[in-house]
Amino acid sequence: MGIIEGVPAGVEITGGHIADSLARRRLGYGRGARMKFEQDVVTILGGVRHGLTQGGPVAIQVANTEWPKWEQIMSADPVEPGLLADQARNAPLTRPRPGHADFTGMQKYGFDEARPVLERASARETATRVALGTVAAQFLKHLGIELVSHTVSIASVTVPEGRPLPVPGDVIALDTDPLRCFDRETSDAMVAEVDAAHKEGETLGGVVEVLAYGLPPGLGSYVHWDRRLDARLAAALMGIQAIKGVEVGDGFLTAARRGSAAHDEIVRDGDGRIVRASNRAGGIEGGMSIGDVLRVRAAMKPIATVPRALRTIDVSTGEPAKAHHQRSDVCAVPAAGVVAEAMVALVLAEAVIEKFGGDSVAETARNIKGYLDSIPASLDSIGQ
Ligand SMILES: Cc1cc2nc3c(=O)[nH]c(=O)nc-3n(C[C@H](O)[C@H](O)[C@H](O)COP(=O)(O)O)c2cc1C
Ligand SMILES: C=C(O[C@@H]1CC(C(=O)O)=C[C@@H](OP(=O)(O)O)[C@H]1O)C(=O)O
Repeated sequence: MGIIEGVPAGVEITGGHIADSLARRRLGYGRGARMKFEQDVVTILGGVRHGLTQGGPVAIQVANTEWPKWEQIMSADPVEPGLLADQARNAPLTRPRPGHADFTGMQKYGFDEARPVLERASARETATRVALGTVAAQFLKHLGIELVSHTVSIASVTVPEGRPLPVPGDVIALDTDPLRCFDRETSDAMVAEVDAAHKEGETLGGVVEVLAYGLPPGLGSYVHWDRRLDARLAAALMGIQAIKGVEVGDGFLTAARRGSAAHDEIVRDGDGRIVRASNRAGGIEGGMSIGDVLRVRAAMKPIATVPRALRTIDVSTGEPAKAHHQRSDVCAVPAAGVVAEAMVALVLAEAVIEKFGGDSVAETARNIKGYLDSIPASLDSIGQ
């Protein structure tokens, strides 16, 4: 269950929109068995009437068709252990997985097995983020802001430098690619990489990129460190399970460049408009959107539940053991891209509301137009 607060009235959203987004999150070559047999069931509990937001908080429930199998084991009310219908399912998980929350979660909360930790630490929770992110993305779409996410690398297989960036019109093609990769040849190599890892009992990570088109300049802040758009995006992306690094624009590559080759020069185009000669910064300078395409990347570590199980200690005996493994994704990078897109949508929607306000989406749109119209010709980089 998730609640999104602060959405203006008049945003078009239906259960169908949310179900479509959730279906995208389940896609991707390398996802485990669980994605096939369990289904997300969406109910909008409040805040929407006849397909339009009403200005109040929007509450969305994402139920799981597998829940009946877990109802006793994860029951809020006490259940007599002897009365559990499925004893095997309730077996204590005492061989914590390196790379997951299991071991430290047990230490922190005083559990003697990892079940309560892994159920809550699981990226299953990102289904709700995607549901809420869909509302944010619909709001942004009304304002001409559209997001695209794609896979840049799986392990060491990477889209070559200089390939064209996908645009909003490419989303359907991206969603039909097995790895959500925009480069056909690289995608084929990625499939082979996942197959090889699967065969060898390995798991893989990778890098995803989120692009946002149509942003006005000035979202975020150079005044408040915690309101910087880059800081907020980084926190939101790092908050996704297994994300270990975030880059804005050319990120770490920029650190290796000289200043004259690192920034985006301000020039006039053929029509006399003020534009940037490049977009190395990824559309953010001084903690603010600059009105160019926003480009952020997130690096995901390999899945922690490795079939070729890693060494651990069985906490029930104190003896060395192999970490527990039932099933897992070989690679969840394409799904992480969809989650990253949702997180970026939530951050951008919040930044738009912060700057432009509006109780209805029409009011927000008017406020944006008023702001853009007020930018003097000498500073006009958006062709008003
Ligand atoms: C979409 C998605 C799917 C994931 N699937 C799995 C999985 O099947 N098995 C697993 O061990 N970890 C999986 N993870 C990663 C774990 O949730 C993550 O490794 C764990 O939370 C520890 O990572 P952390 O140190 O970044 O929190 C997945 C993550 C995401 C974003
Ligand atoms: C259920 C989802 O992802 C799960 C995320 C996850 C993890 O450890 O994060 C582990 C796997 O679950 P299990 O260990 O029960 O097979 C994934 O299937 C989902 O994305 O809906």
